[in-house]
Amino acid sequence: MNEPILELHGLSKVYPSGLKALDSVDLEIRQGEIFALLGPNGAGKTTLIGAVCGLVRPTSGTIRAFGHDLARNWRHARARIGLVPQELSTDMFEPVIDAVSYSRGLFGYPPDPGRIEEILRALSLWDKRGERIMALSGGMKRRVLIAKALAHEPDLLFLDEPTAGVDVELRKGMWELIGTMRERGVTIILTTHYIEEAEEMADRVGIINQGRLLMVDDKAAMMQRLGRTEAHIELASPLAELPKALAHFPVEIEQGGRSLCYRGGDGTGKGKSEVAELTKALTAAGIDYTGIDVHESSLEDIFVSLLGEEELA
Ligand SMILES: Nc1ncnc2c1ncn2[C@@H]1O[C@H](COP(=O)(O)OP(=O)(O)OP(=O)(O)O)[C@@H](O)[C@H]1O
Repeated sequence: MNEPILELHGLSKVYPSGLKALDSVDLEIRQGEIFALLGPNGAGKTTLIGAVCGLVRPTSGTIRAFGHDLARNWRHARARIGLVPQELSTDMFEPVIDAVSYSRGLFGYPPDPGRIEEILRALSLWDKRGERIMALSGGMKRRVLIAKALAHEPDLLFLDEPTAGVDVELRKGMWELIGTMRERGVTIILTTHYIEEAEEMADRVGIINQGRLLMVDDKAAMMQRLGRTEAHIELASPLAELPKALAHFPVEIEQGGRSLCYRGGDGTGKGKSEVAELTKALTAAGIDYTGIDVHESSLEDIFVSLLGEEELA
């Protein structure tokens, strides 16, 4: 396993208003991975990123990046960290290429027009390089933010909701670009509201709510732990009670006996094969069915159920 590039221990942030935006967060990010931080509005995602990027002062806890304690050795780490914020705040009057080149210089890197061209071409911004940023569409502005962050060749890149408000086609383009960055060895932490984005891109996923990191796991392992298969079987004629032959399946009678509902599996495909077994058992027991609908839960379902559990606790 690659060693951690970023380590957060007991990281908390209480804003002057008294609001606890981060509550004792422990997290290790491995070199070269794509980590997705998923959470609803106000969960603390931007605060977490801000703490690592030096924009938010933590109330307690430690942050180590590249093996150094950030509180003691800030400059060394900062030059290696890139940030794509949620919103464009400056440079609206500047031409695209100037803003991106300036961003490189800001971190003390010598000018490299070839590299800037490469970045702008990869983001389909080369043709727009002379335009003022204010004249670009929303999606293009977001790409300028990414170009600025890439201009100083970060080893660790934060993308705060990189594809919010971006159309589906462009979003897929960005996913590809993020994949290319990973191939170059960049470690990426992204925040997102889009479950399919985490599902598509991430190696690991962390779920955050009200400042607490509820769960961190490999994406596949998370699906395995929490994934569920649901199958609804429409019966040809109603059943008064569950036949003994079906007792060992996780099934219930629903809709006054007109359908059976299976809820089981573990996200590894076990559910589907068990549903197949169930249909065989139905046939063997002489129970006819007219339709079957099988549904695998998505990360979104997992997210909703986790937040539900949290509220109940
Ligand atoms: N400067 C600040 N002063 C006071 N409270 C703040 C400040 N910044 C953020 N908060 C509060 O801290 C909590 C976490 O906010 P944060 O922006 O980190 O959430 P988020 O997960 O990034 O949300 P979103 O998905 O909406 O961007 C919210 O309740 C927010 O209102």
